Amino acid sequence: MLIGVPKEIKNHEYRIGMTPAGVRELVTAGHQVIIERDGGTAIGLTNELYEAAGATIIDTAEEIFATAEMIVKVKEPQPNECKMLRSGQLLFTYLHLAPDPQQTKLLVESDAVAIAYETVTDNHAGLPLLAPMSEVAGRMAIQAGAHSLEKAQGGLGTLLGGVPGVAPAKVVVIGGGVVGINAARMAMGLGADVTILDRSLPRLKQLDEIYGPQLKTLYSNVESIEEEVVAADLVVGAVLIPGAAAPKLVTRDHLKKMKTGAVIVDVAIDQGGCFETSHATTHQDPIYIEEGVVHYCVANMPGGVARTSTFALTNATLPFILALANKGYQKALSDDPHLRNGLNVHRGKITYKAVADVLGYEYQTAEDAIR
Ligand SMILES: NC(=O)C1=CN([C@@H]2O[C@H](COP(=O)(O)OP(=O)(O)OC[C@H]3O[C@@H](n4cnc5c(N)ncnc54)[C@H](O)[C@@H]3O)[C@@H](O)[C@H]2O)C=CC1
Ligand SMILES: CC(=O)C(=O)O
Ligand SMILES: [Mg+2]
Repeated sequence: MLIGVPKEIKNHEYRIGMTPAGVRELVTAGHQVIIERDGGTAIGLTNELYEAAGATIIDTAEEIFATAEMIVKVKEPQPNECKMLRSGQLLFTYLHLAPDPQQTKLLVESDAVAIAYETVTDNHAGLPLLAPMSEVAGRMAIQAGAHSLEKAQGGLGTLLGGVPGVAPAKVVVIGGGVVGINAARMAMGLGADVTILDRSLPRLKQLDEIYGPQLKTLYSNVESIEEEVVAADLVVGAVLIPGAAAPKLVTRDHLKKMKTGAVIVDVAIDQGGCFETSHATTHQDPIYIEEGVVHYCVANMPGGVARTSTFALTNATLPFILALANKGYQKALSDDPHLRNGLNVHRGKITYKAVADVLGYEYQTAEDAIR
């Protein structure tokens, strides 16, 4: 198969969909890989390294989209990338369609086959292609939150860990999945007072068993969220209903009751965000203030540590890329129900129910689509 990897074009996005090691695996398996010139240069993955691994360097994204059978990316295709997709072409990347009607429409119109990293599943009720970036974003959420708490950013002027004689900051994490636990771990490591909320009792039990009394766990409901958020210095939004738009758990009214200078980091922003007042921001301009509360809502946080993130992401994606290349998408999806759960758009039809429901499209099952 001819596999094409364009350079990412989202704001300050320096990740790339494949490393030279990935190229080598695919070439060894008999495939051809084309990489856009300087696609990985910003993180030290030079054109020379890709060529040495067996890739061909191509000057423009246009040439890659015009020839490759499968496009492998990191971020959701931007409008001009959607327009370059061809009928029947395979796209494997993050999509986050539920909060993005424009991208969804363009993908439907493209007649391409789009598999989303974030809805591929595994045997342990996990999301193996989201998890590595959730680990990164969860850990970064505390760095970003700590920085935003500084006065120069509009924050309270509070040090997360406090100092002897001064209490630490109160960190509240809503959602105890992969983002949530990584955020909690970092915040506990810095000495903050950390509470995590989830609506899964088994998950809360597991977190309690792992972290003991240093981590407070709370069942998530309207009341506990309100009480915790109002008292918090830093709130991290980390909930997910796979494939669906994030529930708006924290309202503008809650914000009015929060401390002026408190900070929210809405990691769930890529699924639309779990704070009513969130809107997506960029690494270039990551924060804004509403109701006196500093909002950090970068939708591609891992792009900020693009080198770590590229290796973490591609470790997870490569086995699936190999399966798609070796078998073709129809057989690969038919053999592997977990990869099939990644199919969001197939030749003009929406094949992920939560996306079809929220955006008002007719739904076709992935099984029917590939039959
Ligand atoms: N902004 C960014 O750059 C990035 C964003 N993300 C996003 O972060 C979000 C979280 O991802 P993961 O941690 O991997 O998901 P996950 O599935 O591991 O965890 C989500 C957790 O939310 C909980 N939850 C659902 N509804 C809840 C409610 N009403 N109250 C409390 N908890 C609730 C679930 O029980 C689950 O434990 C996703 O939207 C993901 O796309 C992930 C990576 C990067
Ligand atoms: C998961 C995601 O949206 C990201 O890594 O940018
Ligand atoms: Mg994102």
